[in-house]
Amino acid sequence: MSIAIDSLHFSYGSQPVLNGVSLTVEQGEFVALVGMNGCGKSTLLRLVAGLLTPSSGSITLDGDPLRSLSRRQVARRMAVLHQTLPPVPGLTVRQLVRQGGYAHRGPLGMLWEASTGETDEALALTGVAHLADRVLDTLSGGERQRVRLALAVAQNTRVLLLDEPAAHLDVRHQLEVLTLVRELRQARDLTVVSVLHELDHAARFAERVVALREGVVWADGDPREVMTPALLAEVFGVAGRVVVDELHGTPRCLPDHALSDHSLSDLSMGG
Ligand SMILES: Nc1ncnc2c1ncn2[C@@H]1O[C@H](COP(=O)(O)OP(=O)(O)OP(=O)(O)O)[C@@H](O)[C@H]1O
Repeated sequence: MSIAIDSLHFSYGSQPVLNGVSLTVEQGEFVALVGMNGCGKSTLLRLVAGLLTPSSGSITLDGDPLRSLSRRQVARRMAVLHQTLPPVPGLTVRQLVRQGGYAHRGPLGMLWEASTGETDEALALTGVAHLADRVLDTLSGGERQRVRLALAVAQNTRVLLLDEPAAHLDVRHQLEVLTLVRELRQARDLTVVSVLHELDHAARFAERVVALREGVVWADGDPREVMTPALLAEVFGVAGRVVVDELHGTPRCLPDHALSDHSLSDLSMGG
């Protein structure tokens, strides 16, 4: 499923966040969204998921305007990796993953429910089958993160929108989760758009990196072309080097120091 975003503007009250984002994600792509804290990555994902309404601009899914689709229709096409799990006392992992739509929307607004097979497959794929009968609020941060992914996988959609899938995970589990996302994408021919803070993960796991700055797409392309010292300076405000990881053939960023406010304003004036 392809996603086309055209001239998207969005503000929270009087605070503009997105100032004309245009981006097309083709069926089957794995796109990493990167940028400084607060630049609007999560907001963009929430707009694409239909959880926020743009001030102007358009989003289409396979050519269908997002605003013409019901929440239920959107939920059949796109799964979102939620930042939090529902605070339902006593809810077990299996209950959550099976009744994810129920848990997130309440009984009258149920968007989807996984079958037993989908639930078991999602629990197994994300490595949380052994936690199936545990109550959510007894899980560690890393376990909860994997359960969040299981919830998205169980929705069985063609698009996965992930907001920091590797957050709270130790280095081994970071690699496992990102490898899993990459494998799922291949096995199910998924389109994946993921916020990734770790640039080395973006370079290694995504085939395309989209960097946001000042509410627009500042850079967009193959990580081997986009990941440069100029990107580190302009998008992240750091001086650094970019080397090639010989084993994977992907760039690795070596940030050296934060740029001064003076250097940053020079970069801003220079575009
Ligand atoms: N519900 C909200 N109400 C008001 N302002 C918000 C809200 N959510 C986010 N913002 C603000 O909008 C801006 C963009 O936030 P967003 O969460 O999209 O950024 P982000 O790039 O995902 O950040 P991070 O890397 O820190 O997760 C920030 O300045 C944030 O404070």
